[in-house]
Amino acid sequence: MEPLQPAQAGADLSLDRVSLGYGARLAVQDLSGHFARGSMTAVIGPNGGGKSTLLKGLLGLLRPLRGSIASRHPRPALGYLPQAGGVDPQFPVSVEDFVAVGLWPRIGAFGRVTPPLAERVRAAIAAVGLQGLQAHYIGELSGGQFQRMRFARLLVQDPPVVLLDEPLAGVDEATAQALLQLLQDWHVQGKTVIAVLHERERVRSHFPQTLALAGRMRGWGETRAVLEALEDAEWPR
Ligand SMILES: Nc1ncnc2c1ncn2[C@@H]1O[C@H](COP(=O)(O)OP(=O)(O)OP(=O)(O)O)[C@@H](O)[C@H]1O
Repeated sequence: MEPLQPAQAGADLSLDRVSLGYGARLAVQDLSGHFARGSMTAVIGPNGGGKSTLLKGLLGLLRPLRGSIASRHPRPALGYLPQAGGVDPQFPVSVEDFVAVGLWPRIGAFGRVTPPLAERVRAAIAAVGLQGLQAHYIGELSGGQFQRMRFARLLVQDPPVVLLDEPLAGVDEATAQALLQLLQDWHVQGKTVIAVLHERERVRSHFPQTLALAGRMRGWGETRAVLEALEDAEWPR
């Protein structure tokens, strides 16, 4: 990724006529715009619309086929919550050790977890409502608890920009509310939050900005205006 140009001051991530895809197959075409520092944006659109692909492009995991993406922060500094399913819940690791991986960008995989860092891990586990479960194996958690634990790892990492791919998919309502509150807290702290979401009401109530993507950009700006302009066919309820 390229460093941001002075003209893009105020942006954390900036796209200039970006196309992303796999081989010859384009998933995102000709996307330009920027995510302002401290903005909170929902990325919405139909299945296969290119939302996950866009996140991978922003993270530098996928190189643009055309155009360029600039980031204010080096890639390891970006926080990323991929779609759930990548982690084998039977892997014999404790909640505490799973969450402590969020320290790696700071101390490396083999760095010493000092008492203040251990306290940071404990505090993150408590902040997502999993206090008392730190010594449990991750396989003992319910689906909602598992997603809370993944958020705790991000809390420990404390990145300036957080990209989340369907963070509320499949979780119970109490967990969804708790996780939305954490997103809101990050926003209030001035972090840049970018989340792929499907639920229209949640986008409306929690995300000031929306990027609608169906292969091409269908809208990007204030949530109310973007949602009003969308055809229902592109926005499954
Ligand atoms: N690894 C891959 N190799 C080839 N094609 C892919 C790959 N990942 C995604 N695609 C294709 O790229 C297009 C966009 O997929 P993407 O997962 O980005 O969409 P999405 O909007 O996140 O969809 P969903 O809401 O279903 O998660 C789809 O046509 C998909 O089949």
